[in-house]
Amino acid sequence: MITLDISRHPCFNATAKGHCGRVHLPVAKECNIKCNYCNRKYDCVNESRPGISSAILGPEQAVQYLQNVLRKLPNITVAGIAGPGDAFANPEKTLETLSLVRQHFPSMLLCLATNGLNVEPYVPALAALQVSHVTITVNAVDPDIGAKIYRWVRDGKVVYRGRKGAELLLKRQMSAIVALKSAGITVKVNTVVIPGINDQHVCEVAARVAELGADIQNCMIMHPNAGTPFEDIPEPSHEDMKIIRFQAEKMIPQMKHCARCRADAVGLLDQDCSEEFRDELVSCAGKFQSAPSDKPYVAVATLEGVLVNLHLGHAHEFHVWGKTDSGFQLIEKRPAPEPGLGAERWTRLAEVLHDCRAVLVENVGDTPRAVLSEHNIIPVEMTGLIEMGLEAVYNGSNLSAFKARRKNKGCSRSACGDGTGCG
Ligand SMILES: C[S@@+](CC[C@H](N)C(=O)[O-])C[C@H]1O[C@@H](n2cnc3c(N)ncnc32)[C@H](O)[C@@H]1O
Ligand code: SF4
Ligand code: SF4
Repeated sequence: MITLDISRHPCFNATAKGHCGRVHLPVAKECNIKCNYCNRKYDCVNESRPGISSAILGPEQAVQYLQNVLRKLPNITVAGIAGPGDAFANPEKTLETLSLVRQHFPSMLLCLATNGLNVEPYVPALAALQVSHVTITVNAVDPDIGAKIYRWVRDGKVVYRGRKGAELLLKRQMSAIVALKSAGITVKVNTVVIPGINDQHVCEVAARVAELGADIQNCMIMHPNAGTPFEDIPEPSHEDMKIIRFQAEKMIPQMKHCARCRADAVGLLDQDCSEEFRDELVSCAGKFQSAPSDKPYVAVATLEGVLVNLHLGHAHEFHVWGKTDSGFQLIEKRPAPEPGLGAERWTRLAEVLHDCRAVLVENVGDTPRAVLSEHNIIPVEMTGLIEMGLEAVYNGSNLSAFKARRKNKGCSRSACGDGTGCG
């Protein structure tokens, strides 16, 4: 175990922010709670706000990405996981990523951000991996205020709403801070300031988390996200934030240089390079991890059997291809589930394609993408020859070139809305 220099964290040490950079590894896709200000659905390449990422990485892909980033930016001192969902909605993936990064980059500082609902059971594992910095988002220490911020809180298979959900979250957050501090981990508390909801309550949060030993608080300006219950609440003014931070500082030191980073942010805090690394990120995400042996095939949405040229929801059947010693071979054609079943249609499609590792499509909506990915069937958006797509999937080559169409959609939301109604 080597001794880490924890002063090289630009978020926790303002004097390091000019020369120490951070990279976010977007491996945490899902979330176990729903905050009324959060929208992780749409990635606009020109937008910088928390909760968005141009791609999701698996643990091995994250290491490869980090390797490539470090080659160009050797001043990166921190690898963090900041979503786009929550690191402990899928703790196995988070821990595997942290563990691989620790193995490959022993002196790298490890950092993560979480809502705190499910982190406590993993504190010993985090300490063993020398995770030095953890951020917990605490927006309220009064469950009645919390109930206005959290639409639901899911603990295992049980979903809590209203005050009950807020109470559970608060209880877990408070005990997580204590556990993290007992394990010697530096704890930052993010508090998203929401005018009319918790802006008069921030000092109470500051006092309570300071009492529990948290090291620093980051009062964040809420970004009003379109499509969320808080979309019409304006951002707090800089003057209001100054007053809030001045008051809260009497209880706990304040971080004042937060950049409200994307979940795939890279570089120095005030010189973000995520745009420059977007292709790298998408390319790493497109490289398949060791393909599971129970998924030997690749499905294709095609009109005539030569080109990938159908939207997922428009395909009445899927051509299922395999790789044999003599090259790629069409195995069979399988009918697609009928439209009109809502999200259930995509679960049925995942059953139809259960032995496929990927599906080549011209376009895919967000909901089917999420459902198929959950079943380890990767939707690959592309146009062109089926053979090219098969080559890329089976040989693990770069899929990012095929994704140009999706990327070029820019800020416009999918023509299929949230994706549920496609086809
Ligand atoms: C995207 S989250 C990921 C980590 C984790 N799920 C959490 O909430 O702490 C990272 C940070 O962004 C904050 N955040 C998300 N949406 C925001 C918004 N619309 N405005 C300001 N902060 C936001 C979260 O509260 C959290 O502190
Ligand atoms: S921005 Fe947040 S998650 Fe990323 S390195 Fe800084 S404190 Fe860690
Ligand atoms: S916990 Fe984090 S990722 Fe989940 S909804 Fe809230 S802000 Fe979004």
